[in-house]
Amino acid sequence: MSSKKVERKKVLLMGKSGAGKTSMRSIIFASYVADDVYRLGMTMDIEHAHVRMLGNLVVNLWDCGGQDSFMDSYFMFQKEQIFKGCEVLIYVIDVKSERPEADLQGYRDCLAAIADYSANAKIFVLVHKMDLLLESEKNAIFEVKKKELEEIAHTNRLNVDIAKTSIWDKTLYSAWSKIVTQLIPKKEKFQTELQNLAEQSGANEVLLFEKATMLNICYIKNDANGHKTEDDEDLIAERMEGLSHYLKNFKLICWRKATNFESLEIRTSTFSAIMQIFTDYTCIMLVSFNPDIPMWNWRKAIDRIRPKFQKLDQKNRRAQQY
Ligand SMILES: Nc1nc2c(ncn2[C@@H]2O[C@H](COP(=O)(O)OP(=O)(O)OP(=O)(O)O)[C@@H](O)[C@H]2O)c(=O)[nH]1
Repeated sequence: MSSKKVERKKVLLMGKSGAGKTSMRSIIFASYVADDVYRLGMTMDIEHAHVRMLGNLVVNLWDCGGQDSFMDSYFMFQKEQIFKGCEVLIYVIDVKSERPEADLQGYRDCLAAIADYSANAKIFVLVHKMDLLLESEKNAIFEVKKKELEEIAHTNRLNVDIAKTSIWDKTLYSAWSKIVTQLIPKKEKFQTELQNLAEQSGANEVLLFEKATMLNICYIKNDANGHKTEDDEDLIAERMEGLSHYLKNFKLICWRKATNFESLEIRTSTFSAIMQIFTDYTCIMLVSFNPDIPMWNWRKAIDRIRPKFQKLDQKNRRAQQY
């Protein structure tokens, strides 16, 4: 595929040394498990990772080593090169950092640079290593941190999306799912097609996952009468976190057993679910609270809609050539 057909999006991953940037990148994009990340070394300068998603989207992830000497150099000599043309900035803060003031200063510098060079970039702040806090203090400490981070953003006239994360639980998937969804072009079209599929197939839920990361990128829910419904956002996020986490682990187990994941069908006394590789870059899942729903019908419905998704992708690619 020629490079002009591809839409490249620059994503900056920044934060002080030891905040956990490379660990999370390795878990989300390189299929590491949390137990493996201790093997990772310090990031020297900037590491570039190119991740292809949904056929025509390539995420250029710049993992910027956070040692003081590198950070100084970014702001003194490489500011334009790093911050120009950036679609998303992710700033990672270690919630138990021994140098919280230095972390905040790094954050201030990043926001000022992004305001100068990519004012429209979407900004995510991950308050990371939440597992190091006691369960009873997590929410209170997070809220204080969040307020402080928002105030700094507002002084730069920027909005930030702040989430708490840890590599030791599922929160990482939820935060990254939001980040990746932000990058997908024309996602409303996916949404419309999947809503049609839900209505035609009688599924209560239709979910689309990016295949490499198993991050959820689209979620449709219909009630028993086939009407679109909306659940509490936190509840949905919690379920998606769980699903992404378990599906990714299941995929890893398949790899270790030298077999490829193709499809999965579950029928219990209260629900039915089917999960299939959908296109080259996605997996699809249908769920019904009717345990007797005929699976063959769903398989057919998925096969019918698949070419549309491939076409959508080709349309996107053609549009980008002109
Ligand atoms: N407890 C805990 N430790 C974490 C978490 N995420 C990362 N770590 C640990 O934090 C340390 C530093 O992680 P890295 O991912 O190398 O940090 P970095 O931000 O990439 O650091 P630089 O490469 O120097 O910029 C490692 O020992 C990780 O195992 C987390 O969620 N919880």
